[in-house]
Amino acid sequence: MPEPHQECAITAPSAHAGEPPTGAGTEPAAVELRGITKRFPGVVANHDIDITVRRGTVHALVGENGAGKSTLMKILYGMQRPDEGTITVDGERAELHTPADAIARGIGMVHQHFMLADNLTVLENVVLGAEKLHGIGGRARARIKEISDAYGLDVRPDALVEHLGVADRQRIEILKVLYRGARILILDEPTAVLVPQEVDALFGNLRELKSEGLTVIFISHKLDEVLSVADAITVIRRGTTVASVDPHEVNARRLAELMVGSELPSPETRESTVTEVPLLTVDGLRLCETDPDGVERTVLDGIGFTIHKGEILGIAGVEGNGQAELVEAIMGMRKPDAGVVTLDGSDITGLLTRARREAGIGYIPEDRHRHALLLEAPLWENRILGHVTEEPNSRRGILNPAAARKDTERIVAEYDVRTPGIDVTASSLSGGNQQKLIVGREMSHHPKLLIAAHPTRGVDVGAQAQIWDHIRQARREGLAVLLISADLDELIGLSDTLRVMYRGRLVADVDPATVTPEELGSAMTGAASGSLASPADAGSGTTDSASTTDSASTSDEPRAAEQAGE
Ligand SMILES: Nc1ncnc2c1ncn2[C@@H]1O[C@H](COP(=O)(O)OP(=O)(O)OP(=O)(O)O)[C@@H](O)[C@H]1O
Repeated sequence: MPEPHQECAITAPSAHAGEPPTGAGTEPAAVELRGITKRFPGVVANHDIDITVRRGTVHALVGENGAGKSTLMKILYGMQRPDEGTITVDGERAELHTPADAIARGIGMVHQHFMLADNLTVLENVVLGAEKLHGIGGRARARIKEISDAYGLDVRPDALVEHLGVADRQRIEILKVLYRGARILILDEPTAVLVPQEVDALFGNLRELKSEGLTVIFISHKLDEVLSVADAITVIRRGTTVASVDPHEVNARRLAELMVGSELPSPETRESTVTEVPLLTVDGLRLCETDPDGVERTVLDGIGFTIHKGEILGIAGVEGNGQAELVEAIMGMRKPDAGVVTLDGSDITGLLTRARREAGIGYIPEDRHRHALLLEAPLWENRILGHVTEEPNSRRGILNPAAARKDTERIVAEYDVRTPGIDVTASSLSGGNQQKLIVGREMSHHPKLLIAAHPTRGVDVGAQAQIWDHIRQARREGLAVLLISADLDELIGLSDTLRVMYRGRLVADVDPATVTPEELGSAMTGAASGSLASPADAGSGTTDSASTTDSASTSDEPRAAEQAGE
């Protein structure tokens, strides 16, 4: 990582933020955004934004949750119209009313949530909706091969998407936009779901793209990664460009400070609060599912562990290896075929989800839109969601909206949820602010056990540190936590005990005090390292556990189950 520098090459906010350096030639910029302003009711999402993105570069956009990054990219991709400002693409004014306009101007976007049909092949997915370009047969296949080879994407046209892991799916999405002729690619938090080795491979692809003269604009909260791959960084704070930064001249801490506009607290040192009192015990959990082809597969195979009061148990794994099903089985959302779940001495295996919550489980789900929010309801109603019978939301069985509203105001302040008020809908919050609201709600009920699936996904570094502090503080008071995360720094930094899940089984114990993200990443892809121990009490799964795998696999990567990529 670059060393901190006294005199950083940071330009103040100005009409020239992000301009090419003098002498860079007269070639038009790939994208010029000038004076972009976008207002929503009660919020100015973008205010007089100026950015110049040079052709053939990787340009990162960073900023706190709600800073306005996604809004800006939606404007560039024609999904939203700016109230003011101009867009110039390759030196020509562009009016981008729809994504089709953007695609016609050579702009493509890869969204965080992949949009691939699982039951189709790669080729079918790529040509879908673009049949006119090269047909659906040999010409299309040849073109896919050509693009794949040119940028090192390693895409196999006949593979069935449901058999592919997250990183493969992402490369298909990239190929899809290249197939449609994109020369400017927008990537929204592309590394959020990747393990370190996959991130390196993606960055290799991005370097290939830029060496061929393509331009990449990407949003990320992972500042170390931004520094390692970007040629230019624009920092957005509260809707406006505050700095244009040369990545060689700053470190991650300085970048974070530019984002938040003040100095960050130092990270806390490791402390142990683990007691000997078991809080959650999972024993011999087994879950089988029949897939659409009628084939039965074992999704959870003899899972067993104990989490004590004051302990955070982290589970690492590439998405799609059974973590989501494990969480849902513990929450009572899926019925296991075998196994017992005990909470604080009581068998809760047969309880409904609501009863489990009432017994003291807080739940931060993986998919916040499906399982944690009513997007079209106001924030204060979302504060009640899942806790309708509890104080302060209701008293002696009667709903108390005034108290719920007041407590929502408290959560908004305490968790720094950036919103014009508690009456706006959850859908109008930025992704990171939605997440802060959910974490605040779940922590407010002082659970005994917190099931936290990707608790800081999409959250900026400042808010992430705050959420970690809240969790650590509650752990000190005896909270037990089951932590599932794709963020390996988070897993290593927060967990007292760390296990690796692979193809439905717990396959290794890892010491969070010594393991590196690279070692953990290897263990997650099934390449067990010598320094990793076998799990002590991971149940009695057999070696040929019926996983989702396709034995014809040539890749090291596990075949992800259907929820990979969410
Ligand atoms: N459709 C909308 N209606 C109302 N307000 C919106 C809408 N979309 C975004 N906003 C508001 O605009 C601001 C910027 O949101 P945006 O999603 O662009 O932020 P972001 O920088 O991408 O955040 P994050 O890192 O959390 O994804 C936020 O205050 C958000 O609440």
